[in-house]
Amino acid sequence: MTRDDARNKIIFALDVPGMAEVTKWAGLLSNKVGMFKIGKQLFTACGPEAVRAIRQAGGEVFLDLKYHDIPNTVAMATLEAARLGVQLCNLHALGGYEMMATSMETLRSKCGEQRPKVLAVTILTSSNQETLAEIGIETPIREQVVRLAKLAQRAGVDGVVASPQETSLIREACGSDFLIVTPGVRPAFASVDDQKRIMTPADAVSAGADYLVIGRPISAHADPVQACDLIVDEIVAGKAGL
Ligand SMILES: O=c1ccn([C@@H]2O[C@H](COP(=O)(O)O)[C@@H](O)[C@H]2O)c(=O)[nH]1
Repeated sequence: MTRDDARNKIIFALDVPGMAEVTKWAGLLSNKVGMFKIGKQLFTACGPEAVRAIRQAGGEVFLDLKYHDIPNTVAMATLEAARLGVQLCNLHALGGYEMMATSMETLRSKCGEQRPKVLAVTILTSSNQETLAEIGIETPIREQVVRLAKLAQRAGVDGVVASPQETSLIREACGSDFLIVTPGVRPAFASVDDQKRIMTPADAVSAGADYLVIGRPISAHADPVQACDLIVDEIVAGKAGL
């Protein structure tokens, strides 16, 4: 894999509180990552302005708002995400088939080919088997993730957000055209934080991930540009990271 291919796989989680930070990180990392992820913190603070700033700087955007509501509400929210011109957006697979299928039908009928790819969040990477037990899910986590991935695929969704630990199982179940985006990525130099189902960048790519979402391992590093370069080095070197 070339360095450009590896770089394009990195989605930087822009988990920041304001527009000053957006400008700072976009300037610093535009040539170091393939896409910027705008999630709940930044979107709640700044709204569509944050998306427009990245788009105007020539960056691609994954709008990570993880919609989970009644089918009509999620379909209309997804349509607004498409109107913002983002490349990726997402909803929770736990919202069920009707919610996902209604969103996809709405996007296809209103936007045609000019629509973002939609991802279904399976089980959050900060969850483990105990977390699921707390909410009454006793199914083994890998089985539950594959079940949700297959449901999302049947509903016409383009791919999933899942832990790299489940990537190879999802690939096997859903095929090579189904997008797999993995947070829960931790290079050896980074702390685990609140993530529970993690893998290194090289292992995540070897397992078949299309994109890696990486936030704090880059943003909390003393030299974020060097952190990106180290991650790219590791992906290019392959599974052993050597
Ligand atoms: O299952 C999920 C879904 C989304 N996320 C998001 O990814 C980033 C990860 O950031 P790190 O700093 O690399 O932990 C963050 O924005 C989450 O909201 C996830 O972690 N897990």
